[in-house]
Amino acid sequence: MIKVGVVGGTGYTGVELLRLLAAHPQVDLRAVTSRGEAGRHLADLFPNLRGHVDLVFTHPDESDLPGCDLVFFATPNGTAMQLVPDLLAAGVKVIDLAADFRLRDPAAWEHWYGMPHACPELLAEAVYGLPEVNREAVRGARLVANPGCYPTAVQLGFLPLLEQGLVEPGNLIADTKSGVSGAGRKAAVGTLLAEASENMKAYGVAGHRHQPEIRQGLRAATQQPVELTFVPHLTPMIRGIHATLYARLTGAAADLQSLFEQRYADEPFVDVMPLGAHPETRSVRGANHCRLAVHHPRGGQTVVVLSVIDNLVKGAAGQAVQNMNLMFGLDETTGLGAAALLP
Ligand SMILES: NC(=O)C1=CN([C@@H]2O[C@H](COP(=O)(O)OP(=O)(O)OC[C@H]3O[C@@H](n4cnc5c(N)ncnc54)[C@H](OP(=O)(O)O)[C@@H]3O)[C@@H](O)[C@H]2O)C=CC1
Ligand SMILES: CC(=O)N[C@@H](CCC(=O)OP(=O)(O)O)C(=O)O
Repeated sequence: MIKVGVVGGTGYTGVELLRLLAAHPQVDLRAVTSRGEAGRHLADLFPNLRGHVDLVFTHPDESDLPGCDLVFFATPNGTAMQLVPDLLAAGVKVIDLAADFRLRDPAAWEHWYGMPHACPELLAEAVYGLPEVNREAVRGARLVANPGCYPTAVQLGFLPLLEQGLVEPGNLIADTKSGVSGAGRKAAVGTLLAEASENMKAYGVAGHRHQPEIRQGLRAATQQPVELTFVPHLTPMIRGIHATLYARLTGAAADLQSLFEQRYADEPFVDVMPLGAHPETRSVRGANHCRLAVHHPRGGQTVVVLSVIDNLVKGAAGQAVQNMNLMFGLDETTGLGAAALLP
């Protein structure tokens, strides 16, 4: 059994992680932290966990995190980097659901996240946990940077085209929509029911922190400079990301459907939909799947890829469990077999 701790167990990704870990046959959940709820029983706060998790929230300073084999951080950006060096020194493996270890360049981190990095020496070692790209490196990692939600949906959609050099890397567009849980559980005016329901808006058009993360991943795939216009939108749903991706073909169109099917043929969590499909966010709700469809409208120069994930699952907690399975030599799909919730 893997002794597991979770820092930040009261946030949306933390609670989703607890739901998945509670059902995982190889996990012994030892510690779940919250500063605000320390001393309260998990099931009192989250009745969905009644009968599944028999633990009390503890303060991070008083939790036996060094006694765990693996600690997940489901905390705001800039939290994990303060604690990770000591945990690694104690022999604990770490998966960070936040962005602390995603960008390889500490100057880029400081620019986009507005604070100096606390342990830049660990950035080169951290493995970017997108298993569809870095599976072997994740297996051997002691520190995994779990990708962001938008970056997961966008990279999985663009990768087959860029890896084969079929589209112009300098001319990519990602038009993305997120459910409100993507903004976290903290109180904020923009996520009030009266603000977010019956409404839709773009945000971060001038520059969103997921843009450099996506560019970093796509540049590694194509070995060429990447130009990406990335526009996120807030939509009136709770969970889900829908990414509509546009790319310009460099030459005559190949068989794009076969390309996508072959690229992801052995991937347990990437589903290439039949030709002409329009994947829906509800088809991945609660599941660790990314569903993709590739379109080539009217045989023109533009390829359109549709990519959907659940931001809290393949975009966060599910992908983190997938990475844990790899790091501990388990079948990658262990504990992640559930189909999506409909409707
Ligand atoms: N929501 C999403 O769809 C996704 C989120 N992420 C990332 O995952 C991380 C968590 O997101 P989310 O669950 O939405 O966040 P929330 O704001 O919902 O939850 C944050 C959690 O962290 C704890 N926390 C806050 N500050 C600290 C601190 N200084 N030290 C220890 N614990 C702290 C909070 O509990 P308490 O304050 O009581 O300690 C709470 O449990 C973020 O970095 C986010 O960017 C990644 C992918 C998708
Ligand atoms: C709807 C919404 O607000 N979404 C968040 C993205 C959540 C996420 O994955 O962000 P991290 O990189 O911090 O992990 C945002 O745009 O800031």
